[in-house]
Amino acid sequence: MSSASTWLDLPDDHPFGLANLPYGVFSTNGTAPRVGVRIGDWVLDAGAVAQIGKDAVGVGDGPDLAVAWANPSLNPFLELGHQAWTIARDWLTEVFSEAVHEEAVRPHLIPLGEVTMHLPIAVADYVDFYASEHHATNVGKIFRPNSEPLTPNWKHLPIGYHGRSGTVVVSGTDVVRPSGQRKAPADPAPTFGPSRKLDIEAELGFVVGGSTTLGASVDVSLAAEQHLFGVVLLNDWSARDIQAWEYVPLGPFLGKSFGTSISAWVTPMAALEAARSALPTQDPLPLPYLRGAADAVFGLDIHVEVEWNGTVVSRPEYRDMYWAPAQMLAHLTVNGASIRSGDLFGSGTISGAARDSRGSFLELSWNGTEPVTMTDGSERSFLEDGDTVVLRAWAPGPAGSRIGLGEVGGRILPAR
Ligand SMILES: O=C(O)/C=C/C(=O)CC(=O)CC(=O)O
Ligand SMILES: [Ca+2]
Ligand SMILES: [Mg+2]
Repeated sequence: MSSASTWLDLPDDHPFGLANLPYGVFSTNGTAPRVGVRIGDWVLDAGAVAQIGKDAVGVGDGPDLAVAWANPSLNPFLELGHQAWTIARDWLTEVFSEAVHEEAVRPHLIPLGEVTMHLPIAVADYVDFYASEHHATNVGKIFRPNSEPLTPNWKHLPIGYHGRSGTVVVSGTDVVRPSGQRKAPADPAPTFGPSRKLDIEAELGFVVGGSTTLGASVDVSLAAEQHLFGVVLLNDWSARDIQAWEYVPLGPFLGKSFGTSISAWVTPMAALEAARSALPTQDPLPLPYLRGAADAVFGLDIHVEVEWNGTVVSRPEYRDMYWAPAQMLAHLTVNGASIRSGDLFGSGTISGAARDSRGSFLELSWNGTEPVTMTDGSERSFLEDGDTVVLRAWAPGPAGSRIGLGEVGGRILPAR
């Protein structure tokens, strides 16, 4: 369904038009958080409309969306599975397209400015990958100057680690500067204190729906169609001084677990069909369990923008990523690890070849040796207390339209 017009007064080129319809969890002064769908600068109380409209607006015998959407997270809706997601999207498209529904639906549209947005999913397991060749190469050069930048496994498997799901927060949540052990190579011993190299990582987060049983794997050719529900913008805040000292040999730990921010709106994969892109050539060819046809193993043409205290300092391009989301999910389950609705995996930092497309300040400032110049002339390498970072993104939609991915923002508070 790609009917471009709606009875709502909405310009055709609105980034939150009929072709987008992202899901989130909202409340209005004191009411219970529940699922909402964004259209234009409105939020539809989706469950309320599904309830009154069970017959009138035609959701009839399908999945009980009214019940699923009455919850304070998207998880019950995710658990209904990919066929229900399609039914829901077709139904929402009809509700907003056909003038006959206007009278029933309009009372359940709330201006965006009047809602509080909440974390959209109860995050089950959180995994973070490392899928950008440019990022991995840059970090390798900075952290391991005497080794090959890409480790020997990098082009054979999407490297990842399990993160801390309980500290994933919604856009707008302040982040307290973490304290921990810091030791630069030249320091004789570690010291304890607030991180002096607090950083960001601009990533996409993939929201997983449906579940598998222990021992089963998700086939790479079915991963996107059956289990990738949608996409959030994700900022994997990273304390580089803590990380550089602690990560050998088990990987990131306290340098990243203090907080990860995601956007309030989850863009359905169905809204990103026009944004699918070919992957860069994978050479060497990955093992068979990571191979699939182009309609299953694809990249995404998503344009990201990193704004630091009001200055846009970088514009990473997601289509530059080496590994496909379907390959990441297939790899994450190839050992028989099960998945659950509400699982979240990060793509890894999105960095391109050019300096102004790097997705972390570690890379942009080359570990503090090449500071970034802000529009007011000041220089920055890492985050200072009170700094604000906002990631934004958009993707091409049908017929020249744009799909807005919303934003994820956060401000740094001083260490406790
Ligand atoms: O190469 C390393 O030792 C560490 C790299 C990271 O910090 C990156 C990480 O979190 C994965 C990513 O965002 O690409
Ligand atoms: Ca990361
Ligand atoms: Mg983090």
